[in-house]
Amino acid sequence: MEGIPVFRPGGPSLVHLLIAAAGSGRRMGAATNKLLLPLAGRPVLAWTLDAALACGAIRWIGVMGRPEDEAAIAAILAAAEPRRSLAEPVAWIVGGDTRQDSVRRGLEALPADAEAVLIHDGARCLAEPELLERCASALSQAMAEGAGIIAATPVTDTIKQVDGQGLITATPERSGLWAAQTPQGFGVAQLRQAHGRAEREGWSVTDDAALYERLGLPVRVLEAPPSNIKLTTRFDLTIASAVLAARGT
Ligand SMILES: Nc1ccn([C@@H]2O[C@H](COP(=O)(O)OP(=O)(O)OP(=O)(O)O)[C@@H](O)[C@H]2O)c(=O)n1
Ligand SMILES: C[C@](O)(CO)[C@H](O)COP(=O)(O)O
Repeated sequence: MEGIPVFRPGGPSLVHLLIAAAGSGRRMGAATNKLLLPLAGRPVLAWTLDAALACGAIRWIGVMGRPEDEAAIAAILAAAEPRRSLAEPVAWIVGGDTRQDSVRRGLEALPADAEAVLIHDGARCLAEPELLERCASALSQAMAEGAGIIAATPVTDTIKQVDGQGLITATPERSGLWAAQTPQGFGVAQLRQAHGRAEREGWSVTDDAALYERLGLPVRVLEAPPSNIKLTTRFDLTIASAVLAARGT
C-alpha cells in the first residue's frame, strides 16, 4: 500500500505482543471462556503468558478479553507478573465480538511507538518461548521487505475440498499446504490499515495474514511444531495435558 513506512532494516528487534483471549469457547462446550479452564493445574491462559513473559524479544504485552472475564484474567496476570518484569504491566484491552474485531481493538490500544506486532491466540498455550523468539526475529527481517510472517506447520493429512452435498470437488496438492498457526507478525501501520480496509469493505477473515493476502502484501511462513495446537475442543485439552506431561511441566 502506498505511503506505509517499511520497517527500517536493523530496526528495533523488540516487538509488541497482542494475545487474543476474548473468545466464548463455544466449540469447547464450556460454561466459561476456555482460556480460564484448568490445564495441568493452571488456567490455559497462564501457560500462554508463561511463554510470552519468557520471550526476551517481547517488550510489551496486551491481552484482549471479554469484560466478564476481566477479574479472572487480572488474577492470572497478577500470578504471572513476578516471573519477569516488563517495562509496563500487561495491558488489559476489551476485545470484540469476533477474533478479527478483538485484534483490531488490540491494534488501537498499542503504544504509540509500536512498529512490529505479534498476534497470538491465547488458545495456543503450548507455544514455547523459542517459537515466539523465532517469530520476533523473522518479523524484524520480513518487515524490511514489507512482509508479514506466520507460524505454520506443513499439512500431513490429504486435504479435500467438499461441496454442500458432501461430495469431494478437489484435492489440493498437499506439498503446498500449510496449516496456519499463531504467532502471526506484521508491521503495525500496515496491519492497522489492513484492518481499517476490512472494516470499510466488510471483509471477514479468520486470521490476520488473510488481510495482507487480500491486499497483495507478502506473508512468509515460519515452520512451527505441530504441537502448537489451538485449544478448540475438549479433545484438544486432552492433547495439551499429554504434551505438558511429556515436557515434564
Ligand atoms: N471474539 C473473539 C473470538 C476469539 N478470540 C480469541 O481468538 C483465539 C482463537 O479463537 P477461537 O479458538 O475460535 O476461540 P473461541 O472463539 O473462544 O472458540 P469458539 O469459536 O469455539 O467459540 C482464542 O484465543 C480466542 O480467545 C478473541 O480474542 N476474540
Ligand atoms: C488464527 C488461527 O489460529 C490460525 O489458524 C485460526 O484461524 C483461528 O481460528 P478461530 O476459529 O478463531 O479459532
